[in-house]
Amino acid sequence: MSQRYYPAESSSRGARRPFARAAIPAPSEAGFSDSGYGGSIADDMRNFDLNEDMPTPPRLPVLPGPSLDAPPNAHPAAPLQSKPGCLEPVDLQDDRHIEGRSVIKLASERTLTFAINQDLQEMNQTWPIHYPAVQRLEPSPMRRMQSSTADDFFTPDTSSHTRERFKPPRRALTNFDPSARSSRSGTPEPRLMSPQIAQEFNILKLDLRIGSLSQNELVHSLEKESIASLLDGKLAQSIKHLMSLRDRIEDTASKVLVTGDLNAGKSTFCNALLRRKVLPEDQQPCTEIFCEVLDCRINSGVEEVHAIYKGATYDRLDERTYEARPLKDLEDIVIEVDKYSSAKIYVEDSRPIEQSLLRNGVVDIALIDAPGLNMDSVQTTAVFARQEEIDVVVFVVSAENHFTLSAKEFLWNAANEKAYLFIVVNRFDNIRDKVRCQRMILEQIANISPSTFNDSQDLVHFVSSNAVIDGKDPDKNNDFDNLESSLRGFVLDKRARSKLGPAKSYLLNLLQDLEQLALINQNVAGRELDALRSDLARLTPKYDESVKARIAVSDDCDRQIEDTCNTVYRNSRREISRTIDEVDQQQTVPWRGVLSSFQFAEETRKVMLEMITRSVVEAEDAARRSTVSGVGAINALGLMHLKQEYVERTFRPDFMFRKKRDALGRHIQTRLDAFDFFDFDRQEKVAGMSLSLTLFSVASSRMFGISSWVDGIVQATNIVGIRNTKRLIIPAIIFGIGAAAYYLVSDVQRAIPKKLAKKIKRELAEMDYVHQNSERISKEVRKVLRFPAEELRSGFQKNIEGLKIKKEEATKRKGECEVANKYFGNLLRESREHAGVVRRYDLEAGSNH
Ligand SMILES: Nc1nc2c(ncn2[C@@H]2O[C@H](COP(=O)(O)OP(=O)(O)OP(=O)(O)O)[C@@H](O)[C@H]2O)c(=O)[nH]1
Repeated sequence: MSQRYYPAESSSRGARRPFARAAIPAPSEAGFSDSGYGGSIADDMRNFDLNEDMPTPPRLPVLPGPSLDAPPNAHPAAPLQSKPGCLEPVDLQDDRHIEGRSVIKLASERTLTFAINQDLQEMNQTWPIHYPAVQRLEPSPMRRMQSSTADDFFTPDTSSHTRERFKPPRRALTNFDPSARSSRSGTPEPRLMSPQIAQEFNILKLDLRIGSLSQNELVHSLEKESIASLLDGKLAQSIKHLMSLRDRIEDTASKVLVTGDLNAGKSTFCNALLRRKVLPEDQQPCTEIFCEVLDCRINSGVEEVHAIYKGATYDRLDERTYEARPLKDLEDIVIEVDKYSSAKIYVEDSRPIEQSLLRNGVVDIALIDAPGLNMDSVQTTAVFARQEEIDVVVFVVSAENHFTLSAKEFLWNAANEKAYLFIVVNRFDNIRDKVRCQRMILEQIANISPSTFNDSQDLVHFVSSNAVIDGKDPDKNNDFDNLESSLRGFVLDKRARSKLGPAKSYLLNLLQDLEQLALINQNVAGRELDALRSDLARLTPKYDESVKARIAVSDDCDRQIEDTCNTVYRNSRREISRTIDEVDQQQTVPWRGVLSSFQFAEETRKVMLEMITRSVVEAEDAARRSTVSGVGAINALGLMHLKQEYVERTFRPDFMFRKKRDALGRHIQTRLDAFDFFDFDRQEKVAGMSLSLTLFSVASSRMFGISSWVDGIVQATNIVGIRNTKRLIIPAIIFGIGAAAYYLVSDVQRAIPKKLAKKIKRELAEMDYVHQNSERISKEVRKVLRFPAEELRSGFQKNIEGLKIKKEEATKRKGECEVANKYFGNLLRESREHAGVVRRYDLEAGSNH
């Protein structure tokens, strides 16, 4: 039984999710298209359930079978089983091939499993993988050859490259400045990564081309996330290809692509190999679709053509994908390019197995006759030739025409991609000076494909295909026999190299790319980690300080507001009280006589109220000044702690006390009445004083002798006489009343202010005027001061929240970087280890060294 390992079957699983995020079914489950011999190219990724979660072990699983580290001799060669579609199991006799196949297969499986287990795609989601910016290089023909391999899987083995080429990477920048282009092309800007390294990124090289912008410029101009997403696509492609390679290694079929210039004799050459005229030959170009010739045993022994409809994916068991037609229709089919994309031609090769190419007893061979190359088709054929199913490319060139431009372009690419490239120089019978022709063609081959030239004995053949079937000219047949034997040798004997070589190259290239990516990203993660650590070392104390400062500053603000308001209240109260107390002491209303005393009283009342109102306004002005300095103090706190983050609002003191003006005049009634004109208190005092004097004199006369007081009266009565005394009493009383009246009238000017002030004070006291106003003023001050205080608090809040977010982000990012750093460190180590194992296997020697 062949050994298969599909990650979906693994029993253990690790903490991380798989690279591919996909369940990877066995080829048969995945709906691989039937390429005749049960070929194994997956139709597309639709065949995979991309969402299905698949357990995979975090580390390399222990594969059943021999260990890669053990010598290959110790590997029991796994007997191969036929794939679906094969008639019988193929018994591979070539031990060396089996050995090599086994080793590379295991290495491939391990690398696949390794790549899957790396969760690289998942890592790419959480930590967008950094891709190096590359420098523009002017392409030389050979460089162009290399760069054309960006997308492919058959690049040469670059295992011998030294590790010194890895230098600290440069992170792909996201800003693209077109003006910088000229400077870039002039003096190379400092790069942390050498252009050579970037050139050597091949499997994971991104195909960036928009207009005239180079890859370098695009890597610079694209967002890191966009690059990561492009890379994600590359990783998915790579996984798909790895699976396809693994299946290809398992596949016992070999495909030989015959291509070349128009009318070079490709179809004739194929017919010569089959020793039978199967494919249409014509003097004018006729083959316009790919024709694959296979052993008819695969098709239940029926010889026929399956003309595959355009856009359909061939399935031999589904007749909707093709039209089954007899072999004789082939001439029509090969030109029906609008209807068919390609054709599968099932033919009987009844020759003995040592002669038959299709039935050789070793591997199932399919021969593919490609349309002639021209400028339009060269790319299509190049893509076709690049398929991993193609083991050997036979390039047919007409000895008369040599290599055309399209031929050279194709060969440059193919020579780089395929382990073996056969060049068949056909129509050699038409050449007169054969030696000269041979020399000229070999010179050209030396330029185009040095490796083919070096092996030209086996790989370059000068033949006349049209003479083979006829068998007229034995010399010409000898040439062809040599070619056939070399071809059989490569396809059958050296299959290990022709078939496993691409797998080895691909694995090494992929591992090298992974190693490079790992190195770059480990470095980037390490540097980001250092930066984040120092950010956090700066942010944490800043955050703690900010929290402390917020509490202290908030208290300072409250204290500032409280102090200002209390001072304002006290000052207002003092000033207003003083004014009220002294309101009757400043007389400014002129006295215009008793007759105008009412007017005098009215004006005096008005003046008094005005004085009190003015004192309130002055208290408000003083409060404004205090508020200005309070606002200033709070702003100073804000600027000191928050610096430019503090938004200082414009304060307009004149807007204060606008709404609640003191309306004293409206509130104080203070009506005048008759008593306001006389100060009875004072009259009573005067009367009281005279009474006291009287009583005093009476008392003192009593003390000093009542007899003298009586004596005095008697003496006066005696002098004036009793009658006269009676007569004097009435005028005296009238005089007294008059004097009293006079006194009262003359006291009006003094009495009015006094009485009014008393009355006003009483009313103001009743309405608690002083307190009400002082409180109103201080409340307004508090209201105003709260604005900057709130501004300051919210500034602090914002600052703290900003610092908190930064701190949390930095902590989160630090965690991601730590994971990435560790992850890429492991990836780097394991990529190198795996590359070492694969590299040690020598396909020529068929063993591990
Ligand atoms: N003299 C000579 N003629 C040949 C040889 N091989 C092929 N031809 C002739 O060259 C012509 C073209 O041969 P094809 O095999 O159709 O060429 P092709 O490359 O398949 O043509 P397209 O695929 O249509 O481009 C035919 O007339 C062949 O008979 C040869 O070795 N010598």
